[in-house]
Amino acid sequence: MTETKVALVTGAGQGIGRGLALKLAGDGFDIAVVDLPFQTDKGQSVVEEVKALGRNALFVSADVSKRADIVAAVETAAIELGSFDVMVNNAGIVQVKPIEEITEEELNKIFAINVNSVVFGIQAASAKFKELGKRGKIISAASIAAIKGFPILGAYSASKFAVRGITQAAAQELAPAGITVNAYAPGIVGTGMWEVIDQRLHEINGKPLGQNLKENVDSIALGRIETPEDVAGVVSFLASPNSDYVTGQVLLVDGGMLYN
Ligand SMILES: NC(=O)C1=CN([C@@H]2O[C@H](COP(=O)(O)OP(=O)(O)OC[C@H]3O[C@@H](n4cnc5c(N)ncnc54)[C@H](O)[C@@H]3O)[C@@H](O)[C@H]2O)C=CC1
Ligand SMILES: CC(=O)C(C)=O
Repeated sequence: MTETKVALVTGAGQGIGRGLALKLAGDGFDIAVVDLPFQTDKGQSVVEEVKALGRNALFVSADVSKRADIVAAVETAAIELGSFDVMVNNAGIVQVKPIEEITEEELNKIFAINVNSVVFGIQAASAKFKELGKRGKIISAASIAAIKGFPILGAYSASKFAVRGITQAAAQELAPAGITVNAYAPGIVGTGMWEVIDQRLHEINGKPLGQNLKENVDSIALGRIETPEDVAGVVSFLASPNSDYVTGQVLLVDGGMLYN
């Protein structure tokens, strides 16, 4: 009998998170699809897609900016799916605003969703791994904006730099328990998030809708927009035994935009 392996993916109702859920299901993981309550229908569709791949799945509604929600989601995944092996802190939001206009409320919101959630996710997952005696893997969403600050994405860039810092620190703290902590740094991915960015940039700089997206895509060495599947290839590696000797890293998967 093969051992059950369970991965939890936050923000898995759409976009990159959905792509990660399907890829990890293809890799043999049962999947906890986590997203906000208003995404329940989309989340249930992802659950059905995972089941069509022959894996078990369930939707768990949670707001990742709330610690109790994340702890409860991890608990539900472990109990209902029978194990807990990989935590993917993928959920995030973007804000597209000049730095001089960002409000205190907006700053608190983006840090609560993009940063606090990653700390809570690391806390909840490491506690569960230790309880189950697992050498688990924690994987979080960074961005090219975690490596270089982007204008008009100042608060977003700051939040993703924070994810990089937390990843490096947590990797060192959790290494003695055999838990690895890494992050993926996508570039320009064709999801709902870039629809928001393109719309807001259009409102700010007056370029026609689609133009800001096109200019960014034109700067990608590999010459095309990134897909959730492109990101999923890297996350699949980080979730697999092939990455057992990799920790504290932020892996760029951007088609050639930034170079380290
Ligand atoms: N789209 C892009 O070009 C890039 C995206 N990323 C990062 O990848 C991650 C996923 O992004 P996309 O799929 O593109 O975005 P998206 O906007 O298409 O999907 C984000 C998902 O997160 C969920 N979510 C938002 N707030 C939440 C909360 N408080 N609790 C639970 N779920 C919540 C949304 O409901 C949605 O399903 C984000 O962390 C983003 O910052 C990083 C680099 C590039
Ligand atoms: C959404 C995002 O991370 C960028 C840099 O476009």
